[in-house]
Amino acid sequence: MTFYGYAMIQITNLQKTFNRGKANQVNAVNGIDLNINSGEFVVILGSNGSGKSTLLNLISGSIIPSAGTINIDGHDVTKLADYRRSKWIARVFQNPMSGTASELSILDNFRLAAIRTKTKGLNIGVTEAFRRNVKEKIAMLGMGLENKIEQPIGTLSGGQRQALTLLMSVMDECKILLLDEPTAALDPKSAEIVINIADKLTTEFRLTTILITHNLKDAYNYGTRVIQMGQGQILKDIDFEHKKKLKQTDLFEWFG
Ligand SMILES: Nc1ncnc2c1ncn2[C@@H]1O[C@H](COP(=O)(O)OP(=O)(O)OP(=O)(O)O)[C@@H](O)[C@H]1O
Repeated sequence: MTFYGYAMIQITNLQKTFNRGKANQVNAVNGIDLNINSGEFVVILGSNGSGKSTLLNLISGSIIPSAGTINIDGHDVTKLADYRRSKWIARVFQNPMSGTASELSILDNFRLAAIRTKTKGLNIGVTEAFRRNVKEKIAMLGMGLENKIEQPIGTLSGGQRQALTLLMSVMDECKILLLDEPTAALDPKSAEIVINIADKLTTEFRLTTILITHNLKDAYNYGTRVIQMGQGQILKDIDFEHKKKLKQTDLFEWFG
């Protein structure tokens, strides 16, 4: 495992059991040790029910572990409520419609996102500087959307909307980007664009990114590290040097 003494995310013996003591008890995350450095783009693969989303939920704080510890940027966040660790974490889900308000313009959606994440006051987002900053960031996507910032976001395609959601989520100096199947609802071309943007944002802002996907091609083409989960545990953890030597068929064989 790649670990240089300090990691953005340090996870030790993490466990999450649902319905403990009942007939339907599930050890969804079952003793995970994992260190992820700044700038790493980790792709997590694993069959249905292998604990991938539960792991992301534990990192984001939307659920609290049964045992083990989670450190983010040197802080023990194991029992910290999600809203108290949200300054470090941006999260994007599968549904491109979640996280944005359809009837509001692109610009107003960015304003809302800024208000949600900043504590400085409600005047944020009304300045010309804010508008310019949003336009510049949107231009980075290379989709021409910087000329449509007054357009209701609901009029955009799922792919365009998901690209903007990604961008919005990292506008406010977050350090960790959690992506739970962000392209599952998109056509292949839009999916490719969105994943490419996630990759660019990770490099540009030196984020620590974790992507859950069922798409083996994406796992092969993107990411600096690939992890396979099974039954709540890490079955394989391949670092960049070894990942470069993998063939796409190797990933298929993991699920053979
Ligand atoms: N809130 C919950 N209550 C009870 N069981 C849960 C809960 N959340 C998840 N589980 C169970 O924990 C196990 C792991 O689920 P999880 O959603 O983490 O898997 P996953 O790898 O993300 O699956 P998928 O690829 O299907 O999204 C599953 O057996 C699931 O049914």
